[in-house]
Amino acid sequence: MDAFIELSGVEKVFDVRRKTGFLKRERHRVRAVDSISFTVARGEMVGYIGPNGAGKSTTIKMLTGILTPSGGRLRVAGIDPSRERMRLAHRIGVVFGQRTTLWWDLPLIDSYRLMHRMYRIPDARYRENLERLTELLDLGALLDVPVRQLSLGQRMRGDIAAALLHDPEVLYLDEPTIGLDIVSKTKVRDFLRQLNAERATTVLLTTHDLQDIEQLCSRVMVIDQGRLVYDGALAGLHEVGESERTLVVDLERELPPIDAPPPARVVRVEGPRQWLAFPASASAAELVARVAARYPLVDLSVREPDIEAVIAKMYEERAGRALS
Ligand SMILES: Nc1ncnc2c1ncn2[C@@H]1O[C@H](COP(=O)(O)OP(=O)(O)OP(=O)(O)O)[C@@H](O)[C@H]1O
Repeated sequence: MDAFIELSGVEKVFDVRRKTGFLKRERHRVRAVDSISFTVARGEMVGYIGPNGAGKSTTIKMLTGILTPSGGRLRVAGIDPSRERMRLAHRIGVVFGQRTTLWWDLPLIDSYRLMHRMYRIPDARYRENLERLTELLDLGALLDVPVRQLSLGQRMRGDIAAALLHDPEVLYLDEPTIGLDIVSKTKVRDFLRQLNAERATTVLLTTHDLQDIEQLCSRVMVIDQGRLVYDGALAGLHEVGESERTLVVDLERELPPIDAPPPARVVRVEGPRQWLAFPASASAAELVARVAARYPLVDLSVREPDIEAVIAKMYEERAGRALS
């Protein structure tokens, strides 16, 4: 296996000063990343998930060279990011869903022209990449629009193109679908899948949306309180966490709780709307068919468990096992 990203016992400790009185400050240490080790092969697409404050952004910042690890060994494409940040910059792309790297007041194309020069992208390659990304990300009508006038989904597609103009071998995506509607989410996910399949771009994806992971990543790593607590397939995470999905059903009228086949069960009823929990690893189609055959349905939807819930379940399960 060609390890493209390698972390061995990587740590990041922040010294934080906290105000404890009028003139008193107390120093304490935050271990944001606590002895993390993993490797990612070239061409892999990996989800990197965890609750708020788990240490995801700190890891990504160390991988890009913005932050220097307090300990351990870290290499991306054989490069030590914090020592050779500029050399590495030509080989990586970064997209932060909550922040744009584009120039707010300029038309999209002007940001791309600036990046062309900043990254010293050869002219022919720039033109070719711009053309391909414009087509794949459907940016044709947007190139002359100032970034501040773009919708969130349009801006995100613009940001993804910007991160890929210089043909990076690895792409770090931090919440790339946050706040997007379902159509925009689908466009972004389709594009990432195609990018990975055609160019073998290595992708590390941070998200709170489990569907991003489900649709894109064969492997998921879970970080909590700075430690890697799971590394494997998403299905395995559902099993470890015994997580549940929810089928939300709108009936024609108020009815007693639906008689669902166990382990599915009604967990909430509000007027004609009912919520049924069922194991995330089970098929929704079967449950939907059973309910539809016996009840007058108006509408239904399936809700995925959120990452916090999956991780919480994972801990309950572990604690239960430790006690038994
Ligand atoms: N520059 C900093 N100085 C001090 N503490 C920091 C700094 N950056 C992060 N931390 C702390 O390190 C921990 C990990 O933060 P980090 O931003 O990596 O989490 P995260 O998993 O990305 O969270 P979120 O999902 O909320 O973005 C938190 O306790 C945070 O407060």
